[in-house]
Amino acid sequence: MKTLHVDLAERSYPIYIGECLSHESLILETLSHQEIVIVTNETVAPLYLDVIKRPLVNAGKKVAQVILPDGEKYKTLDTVNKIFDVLLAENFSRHVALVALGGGVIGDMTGFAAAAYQRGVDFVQIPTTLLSQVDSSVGGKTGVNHPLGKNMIGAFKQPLAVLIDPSTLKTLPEKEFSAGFAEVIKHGVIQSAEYFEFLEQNLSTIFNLDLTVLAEVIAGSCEIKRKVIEQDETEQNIRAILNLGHTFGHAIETTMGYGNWLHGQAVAAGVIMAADLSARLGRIDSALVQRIVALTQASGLPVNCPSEMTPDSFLAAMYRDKKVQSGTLRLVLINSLGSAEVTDQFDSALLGETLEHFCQQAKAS
Ligand SMILES: NC(=O)c1ccc[n+]([C@@H]2O[C@H](COP(=O)([O-])OP(=O)(O)OC[C@H]3O[C@@H](n4cnc5c(N)ncnc54)[C@H](O)[C@@H]3O)[C@@H](O)[C@H]2O)c1
Ligand SMILES: O=C(O)C(=O)C[C@@H](O)[C@H](O)[C@H](O)COP(=O)(O)O
Ligand SMILES: [Zn+2]
Repeated sequence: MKTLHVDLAERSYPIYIGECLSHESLILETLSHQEIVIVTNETVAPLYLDVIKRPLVNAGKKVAQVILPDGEKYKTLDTVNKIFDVLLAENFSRHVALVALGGGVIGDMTGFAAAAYQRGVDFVQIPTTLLSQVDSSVGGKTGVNHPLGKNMIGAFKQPLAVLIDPSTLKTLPEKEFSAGFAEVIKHGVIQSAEYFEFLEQNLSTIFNLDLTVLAEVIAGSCEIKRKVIEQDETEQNIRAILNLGHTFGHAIETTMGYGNWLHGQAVAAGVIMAADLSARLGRIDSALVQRIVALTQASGLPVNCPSEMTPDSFLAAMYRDKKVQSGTLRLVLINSLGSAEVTDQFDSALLGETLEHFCQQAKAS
């Protein structure tokens, strides 16, 4: 078992990476609460609910479960309300701990419910997708989508602990594994050339689900994210680099309708668009863009936007991005492999060229 520590003063917490699901004493130590509500969905429940619930019930705790519908289109206030319905109907107090068992959609909604129920209760993340293990379970961003924008309603709420069991990835569909890998590539691009090279060199072992190398990838990404959020928990500045590709990606997800493009797929295309713009601005050379494209393609991810997108549909959604300040668009751009920054210092005509290029290319292909 590998343990990382996220140091955020009184909101600090451990990230355990290893055989967490079969580690009953770890589950019981982490969830020392007398009242527990496990939130999951209809796909994950038959796979992993019992293994978490059984030791808690056997220990004599009051345990309830909320099984939500599966999908990004259900990441809404209405769905979060279903968690509140159970908490209230079954009289759970402010000493309850919520457990997010599932991917990023479950984690984001459960964390938001934990931030709001009786003005804040504990929650523990047990992420079961690659994306949630390398990214969404760490850092405390929680929330839901609005028809006009991704994650527009939410709160910062750090978990009490994150329990990552890489063996859960054995049941994950390959398309979802690839989607999670988009955030892994992003971590290399923004913070570590060495990590990016490790991914290039070990790609087939990673996609063969070798558990040792998967644990290394998960630890590598969590470590990169940990270092960023310890400097800037609520995204006042540096944390925005974790948003590389997301201004484009969220525009794709919102415009296409939530769930039609997976978050990770949209981020993959968005990172390539951000790289293209960075090259047009002279920040990086085209060889680096090609290197990122090659790793993204080899990971089964899109390197183009959907053919339905237009420069205008991109811009309409991009101007609603959370990084916009006083009507000014701010984007994460790449300076070199392993270095990125958020800035409003770019020629908007070159952004227009990037958008035109990708929209035309998508229509032609
Ligand atoms: N809070 C953050 O910092 C953060 C970071 C990145 C992404 N996100 C959010 O995370 C969401 C995407 O998360 P995701 O990619 O995990 O998608 P997801 O939660 O929809 O899960 C993907 C699919 O895999 C299924 N699944 C989960 N675990 C499984 C398993 N072990 N075996 C088989 N099937 C399994 C799910 O039921 C779902 O159908 C988006 O809403 C995105 O905005 C949040
Ligand atoms: O943790 C962060 O900070 C991130 O930006 C990670 C992203 O991968 C994630 O998709 C996040 O939810 C996006 O945040 P948002 O503030 O743009 O909604
Ligand atoms: Zn993301």
